[in-house]
Amino acid sequence: MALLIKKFGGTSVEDITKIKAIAQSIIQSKEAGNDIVVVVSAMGHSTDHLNKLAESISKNPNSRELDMLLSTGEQVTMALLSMSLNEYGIPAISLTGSQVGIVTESIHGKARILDIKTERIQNYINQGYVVVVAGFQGSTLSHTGSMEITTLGRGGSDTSAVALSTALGAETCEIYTDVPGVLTTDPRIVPNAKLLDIISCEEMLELASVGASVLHPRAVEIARNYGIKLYVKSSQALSNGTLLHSKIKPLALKRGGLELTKTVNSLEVLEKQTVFSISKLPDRPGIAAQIFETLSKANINVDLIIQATHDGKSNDIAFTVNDFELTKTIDQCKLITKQLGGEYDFKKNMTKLSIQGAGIMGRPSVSADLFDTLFQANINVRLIATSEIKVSCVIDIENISKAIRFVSEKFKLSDKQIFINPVIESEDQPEVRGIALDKNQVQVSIRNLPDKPGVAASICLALAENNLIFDTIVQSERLTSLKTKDISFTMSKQDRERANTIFHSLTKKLAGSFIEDGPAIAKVSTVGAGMAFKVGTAGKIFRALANKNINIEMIATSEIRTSCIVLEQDCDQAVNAIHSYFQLDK
Ligand SMILES: Nc1ncnc2c1ncn2[C@@H]1O[C@H](COP(=O)(O)OP(=O)(O)O)[C@@H](O)[C@H]1O
Ligand SMILES: N[C@@H](CC(=O)OP(=O)(O)O)C(=O)O
Repeated sequence: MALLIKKFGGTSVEDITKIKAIAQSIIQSKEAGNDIVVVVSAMGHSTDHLNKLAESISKNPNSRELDMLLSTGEQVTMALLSMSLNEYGIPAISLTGSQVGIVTESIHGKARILDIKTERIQNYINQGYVVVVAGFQGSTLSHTGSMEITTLGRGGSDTSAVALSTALGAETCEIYTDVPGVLTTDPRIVPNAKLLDIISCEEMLELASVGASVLHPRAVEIARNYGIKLYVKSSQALSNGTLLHSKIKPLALKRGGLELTKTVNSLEVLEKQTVFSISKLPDRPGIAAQIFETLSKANINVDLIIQATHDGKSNDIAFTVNDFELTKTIDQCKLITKQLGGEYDFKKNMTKLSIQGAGIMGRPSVSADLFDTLFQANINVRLIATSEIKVSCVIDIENISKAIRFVSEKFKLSDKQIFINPVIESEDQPEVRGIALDKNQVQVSIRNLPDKPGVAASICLALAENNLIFDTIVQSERLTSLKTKDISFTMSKQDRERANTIFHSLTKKLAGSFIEDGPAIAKVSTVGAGMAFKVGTAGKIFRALANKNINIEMIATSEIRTSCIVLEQDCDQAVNAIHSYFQLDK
């Protein structure tokens, strides 16, 4: 007999017929001798509907009241499913997040789970009940000591389910949804997207954090941290679905810290890097493809790639290679600038420093803290590239001991968590596992910034202090004649609306700088664990886009992900182009 945690998403409980069908499937599982806890989401799009009701009253509704409202959606489903099970003769009881004892941070709208009290739920399980829990919600004690309802953030029922699995000591958690499992991309964009039997938590975390809504990234993070076997399956058809796996050693569950494990898990240093920058490149489709294909043909393995647009619509591309590739890369850069125009420059003896950890996700203060720490150490940051779970920057090699000392102290990292020139085992993993699309982003540039330590830090700190989440920060290499630099980043559409006052005071402080909003864009992210080991993956991605005449506005990479910012009008075609170029449908 096993304890099974099953989560049914809004699409699987959108009407009574579906709720009854789910009740039947739960009965089969129960009759096979399993103990069952079910986590449910609100019916269909009812959370959107509740949000609209709130909006019709206030543009900026009180966050406590909004949580009171949104949490009702899940309560409707849990009661109906429990009634249905009882009607079929199976004892069932529904519980809200607070009745279960899901304790969260004291934040409305995106609270993290601190603890789950299991006594009540365990009691019901022992008595043979199917326990139906409202996902997406928990409770907290306010500063006056009274109980308040909180919600976990959109899509948060997955997180409720995996957190419950952890607290109850269940081995597996099953997420039931309207697709057969995790697919190579969103089937609404690419109808012949293919089911993945397995995917690593690391890859899924990257995909989920950049738009693959099939799983909540925080659910993946919890499954990885505590070694929960997480399945994504269809609620309509019998199938094995997708299994998420991870090689990391599971953590022990600490009271009060279920979701809040350390923000930064490791510091990685890659020495002997050369930063190449090719500036003043024409801003048209095919440029990035041509550059990285040329480098790939010369068998040069490129690590970080960064592209940002500039005034007058010219592009700069910067990338890092190992110092031993220097001569070879100079030859290729000569060739590239001869063919494409532009100017190249390089700086050897640089070091890439990265902090990594799923706890970085959704916490803009972490990158701000990194840049601020380097600023306190008087270290200038040359290149910056961020993803949701990693922040990398390139600094002069002479600063590295100081940087390691300051950064490890700041994030309380032990020697075991510091990796200098790690040897990555070459694994036989596909270079592209999946593609995600995020349409909820805008692109913002701050131009004409003074090139001195602390500028990136002050921008990130100002945004973080106001809880504005930014990602894909790209600091270009180009120095203008005025010795200024640009920083570009993407942020959610909602956060952009809230950011005006902060931008205004920032540009006032950084004399001469100004904000430039980009055109309507979307972020297309290609993810694959094999990408880190194969030469030329980025070139192929850029070629796939160039073949369809799609221009790339910005590029930012991490080891296993390449994100391209493209015009919103091109985004579906971009996903299709990359999907078929890498034959993901085969
Ligand atoms: N890589 C992917 N694999 C599967 N589905 C995806 C992927 N990326 C995006 N999706 C979308 O996620 C949807 C499921 O998530 P969601 O609508 O939140 O379901 P639920 O209501 O079950 O939580 C699918 O219908 C699909 O359109
Ligand atoms: N109902 C909430 C929580 C949730 O997780 O929903 P779903 O499982 O349908 O993505 C939302 O819509 O955000």
